[in-house]
Amino acid sequence: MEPSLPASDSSQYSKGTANSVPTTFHHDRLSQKLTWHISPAELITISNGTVIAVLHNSDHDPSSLTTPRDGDSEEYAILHIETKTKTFNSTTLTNPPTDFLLANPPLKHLPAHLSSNIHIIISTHSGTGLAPSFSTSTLLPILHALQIPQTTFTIHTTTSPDTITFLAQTIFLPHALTGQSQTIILLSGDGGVLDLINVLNPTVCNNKNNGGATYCPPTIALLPLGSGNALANSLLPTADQTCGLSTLIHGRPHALPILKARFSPGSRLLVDEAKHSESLRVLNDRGEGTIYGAVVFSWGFHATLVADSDTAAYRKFGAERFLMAAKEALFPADGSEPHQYEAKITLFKRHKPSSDPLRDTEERGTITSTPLPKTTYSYVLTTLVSQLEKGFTISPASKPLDRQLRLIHFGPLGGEQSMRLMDLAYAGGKHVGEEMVGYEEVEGLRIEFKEGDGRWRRVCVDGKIIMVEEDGWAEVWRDQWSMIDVLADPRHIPSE
Ligand SMILES: Nc1ncnc2c1ncn2[C@@H]1O[C@H](COP(=O)(O)OP(=O)(O)OP(=O)(O)O)[C@@H](O)[C@H]1O
Repeated sequence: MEPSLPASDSSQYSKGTANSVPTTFHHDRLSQKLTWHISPAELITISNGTVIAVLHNSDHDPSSLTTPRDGDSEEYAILHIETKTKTFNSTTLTNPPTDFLLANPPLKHLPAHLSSNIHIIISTHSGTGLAPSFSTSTLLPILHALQIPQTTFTIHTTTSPDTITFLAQTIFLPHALTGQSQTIILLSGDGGVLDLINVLNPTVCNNKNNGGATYCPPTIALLPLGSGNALANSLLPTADQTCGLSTLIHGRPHALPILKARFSPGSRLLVDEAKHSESLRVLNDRGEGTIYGAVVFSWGFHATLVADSDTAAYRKFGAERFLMAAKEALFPADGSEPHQYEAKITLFKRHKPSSDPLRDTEERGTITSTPLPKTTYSYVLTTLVSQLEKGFTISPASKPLDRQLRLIHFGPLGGEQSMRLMDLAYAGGKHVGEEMVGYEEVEGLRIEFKEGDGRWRRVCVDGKIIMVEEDGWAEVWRDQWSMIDVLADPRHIPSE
């Protein structure tokens, strides 16, 4: 007698085989799970969130998926992540429930972005250092299962903090400027994206002398192997358990919104655990530096905790490092109150005409500047994304790729109160409903620092830390240009 499988209105059953062994499948639409027994005591489960792709062994009319045929012997290879071991697995099924196939439509053909000119970047120091093993044990076997020839892709492994910048300067930018399409599979955190967009930036890419007219934006696929992975966690479907691999295959390219941060002359990029500093790469003739980002520009408590936790000792804790450094900043070891950050802050907002016969566009309207009344703060952060790490919803109104810069600010507050707000951010972004938290859409922001100690003049752009000179300033603006496309699951983008 077969072991019993659960039954409900959302259940669907079919008889077939799993890895050639006859069995009965059960798919539940509510829990989004496919299950079957391999022995009376052992149940196999494939959650839809772990499915990377479904391949079938012959041409199949998709309309027939709604009318299962008894004894259908079509074979399907289910490429998925094994929940327990978190490793790649391929399971061959015949006649799985049609609901399962509707939720995971078999791949008809390889997407254009996986057909040629693929670059895989393995960032060895990102997160807890899992990118190399993930590439070997998961990514490459999947490309093999998809029958992507090895001649189609090149693997680059980082050997220094400058490897991605170098690749962008020597390969990706020249290819983009000469109109060649290319796909970059990025096994890193947010820092890898930042390195790319600072080479493939609007100033360089829009310049007609550089071939801007023929520019072809590279497509990046995010495999979140950093610590925070803010961009990927804000972009990938919440249920995704494939580390971005499902989106690598099923995603479509979308323009990646970016922000542009400018700094007063003398501002320095802190490197090598802040033991050294470098001049900013893009300087104008007044000596002002520019850095582009895709995630966040912050000053105060957030910048401090990112800066203080960017050490090898902290990095081994993965995303946990942010919470550890947050506690240290909010509850200083000497028992003092957390620092109150002093500055004059001006907001830039766009006022759109209420009715516009020419159809409003996001670039219309006038920009006004408004100084914030306060001079001391705990937290000042602008962002283009909803999550700074998985589950930490800093900007709940942000939708994937909505191109809107939002400001979150509060303080000055004591450690307990700030921690309570952080807890609310972990509880789905409830902090923005608190009276003491400012939350609004902005076009840009200017900070004029009133701090003597450089430690309190550190600004974070997507994890990079810039120290501003005494009496200096920093600005951030939403940038209207996008020079890179990012793969996003069409089901997860509001406009689709
Ligand atoms: N081989 C290497 N040697 C030295 N530095 C490296 C090497 N490979 C990568 N790096 C640096 O490690 C950092 C990794 O940053 P990345 O943002 O990818 O990961 P993360 O900081 O852990 O994640 P997140 O930014 O999402 O929190 C980058 O500054 C990168 O330049």
